[in-house]
This record gives sequence, C-alpha cells and structure tokens, in this order.
Amino acid sequence: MAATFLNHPWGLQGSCCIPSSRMFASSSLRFPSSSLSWHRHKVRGSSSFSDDPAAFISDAIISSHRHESPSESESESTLILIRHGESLWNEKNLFTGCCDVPLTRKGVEEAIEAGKRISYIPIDIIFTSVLIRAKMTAMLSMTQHHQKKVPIIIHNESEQATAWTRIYSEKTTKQSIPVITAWQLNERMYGELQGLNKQETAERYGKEKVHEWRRSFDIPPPKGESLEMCSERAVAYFKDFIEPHLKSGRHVMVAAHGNSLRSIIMYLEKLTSQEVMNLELSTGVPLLYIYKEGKFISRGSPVGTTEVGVYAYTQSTNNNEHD
Ligand SMILES: O=C(O)[C@H](O)COP(=O)(O)O
Repeated sequence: MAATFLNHPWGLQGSCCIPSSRMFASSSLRFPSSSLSWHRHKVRGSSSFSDDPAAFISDAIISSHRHESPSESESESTLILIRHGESLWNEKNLFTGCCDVPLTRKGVEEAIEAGKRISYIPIDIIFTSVLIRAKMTAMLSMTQHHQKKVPIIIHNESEQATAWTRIYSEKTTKQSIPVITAWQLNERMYGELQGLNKQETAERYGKEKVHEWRRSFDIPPPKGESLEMCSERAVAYFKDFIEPHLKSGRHVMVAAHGNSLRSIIMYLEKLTSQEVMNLELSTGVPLLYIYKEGKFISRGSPVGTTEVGVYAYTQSTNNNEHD
C-alpha cells in the first residue's frame, strides 16, 4: 500500500479526530485522507501501514518543497512552536482547556506580530490543534510570511471531504502549505475547571491546590487531564507524525496550547517533571528549534525580521528558497 502514497507532493500524513491516522492518496494532486486509510485499516484488520509512521514517511518524498533532498543524516530542519494568541477566555481569566474559544483583537495582533518574527524562517508544513484559537494563530501568522505560500487546512474527515477539497493544479499545490489539524495537540482537558475563573477558583480551593492542578506534572484537575496525561497524546503525536517530517528535512510549525506545548518542550529539552513545573509559555510568542542529527537545539524566540542573526543558523537553509 505504501506505493499509493509515493506521488503525493506534500507527502504527509493527515490527522483529525481519529487516534491513528495515515495519508491516503491515489493521485499526485489529492489531499491526504487519514480517515480513509484508517477506515481501510479497520476493515481489513491489517496493520500494514499504521504501525510504523517513520517507514511511511520515508516513502512519501516531498520533492516540491526542496530543490535538493539531502540524506537524513545531512538534513537540518527548523521547528517553530507557537502558543496561540490571547483568547477571549484568556482575557476573562477563565480555565479554557478544550473549550473552543476564538482570539481577542489583542490575540489577533499577537499572531500577526509572531508572523513577522518568523517571516524569514522556512515553513513546509503546519500542524495545529483542532481548536480555533490555534488555527487562527497559525493562519494569521502566515499572512506575514515571505514565502507567500497559501496555508490550506487539510480536510480528510471523510472520503467526501477529501474529494471535495481536492486541488487540481500541481502549480497551486506547490504554492500551498498543508495545515494538518490534530486533536492530540489540543489544550489539556481541564475537566470541571473549564469555564471557571482562575482567581475565584484559587480563592475557593486555595492558591496552592490550584497551582498544583495547573503546573504539577501528574496531578490532574478534577475530572481533567494532568500534564502527564496530556503529554501521552501530544508527545506521541509529535513523535509519530511531526518528527518524521523534521527527519526528512522539512521545516515545521506547530501552533498549539500552553500545556500541549509544555509537554512537547519537556520532551524536546528533556526536562524533568520538576523542571517543567516552572515552564511558562506566553501567548503568541514563537519558539525556534533546530533539528539536527536526531537532536533538538533550542534557539529561543526569533526577535524580529531585521534580526536575521537569531535564526541564520545555517548557510544551507538561508540559501534555500523553498518556493
Ligand atoms: O486552558 C487554559 O485555561 C489556558 O490556556 C492554560 O491555562 P493554564 O495556564 O492554567 O494551564
């Protein structure tokens, strides 16, 4: 079955709200359909292309996004992580979790500002949670990008969605950046705290208790996910579906949430459960990592479009037009 993936110019695996997803594309211009492949997998009862994402990815060459394809050992790629801009519930100081709340005007501005700061960092593929605040942040930031490619959300939740969103021009496909949405990147599910005011909750249960719920690694809020539980799905998704792109030399942006990103950063920077308690992410601030030889090197946050030095980490990437 791997051969069916070979011609896809984006060579990516999709993901929406299903636990195990793979791209399925039978022509070079068809969007991937994770749900379709997953469905087939279930029907056939086979595990032929659902157990080894790395093997799948190596089959799916993205020739349209690189002038040269360096071998995996030579390749070096960029990873941008960005927490969404301020949401309407951030503004009201409410626990948000998996509630789907849009950005405030300030959040919109933060996303645009973030876009300016990363505008010269190449991006081949974008991952976001399924929540609107992360999607808005990704899309608004891309309005500032010098590549001028169009970010397009992949809809593969059904065969019909795949068919109806098909692009029939190879040229247009090459001028696009696929945006993959994945529930695994969602904010931690905050359980019975969702919708409650953070200050009032601290007054009711005590500051220490609420701090423990918000920042400890393995203590869940009532009926919600601990950071550890959030990490089990977010980091697994990162390893299975995002890291293979980086290994193949593709430049990735991930727009997600305070806690799903804290868990991913814990993995990237090998933080202990004690260290991660002190990790705080501001809304709308992009963080840059270089992926090289299986390692993630933190480069902090790009400062601005004029400060090329911050992310001028390699000659090859700077010279790569990525058009
Ligand atoms: O879900 C929320 O309320 C915030 O996005 C993150 O909240 P926290 O800082 O309390 O983890």
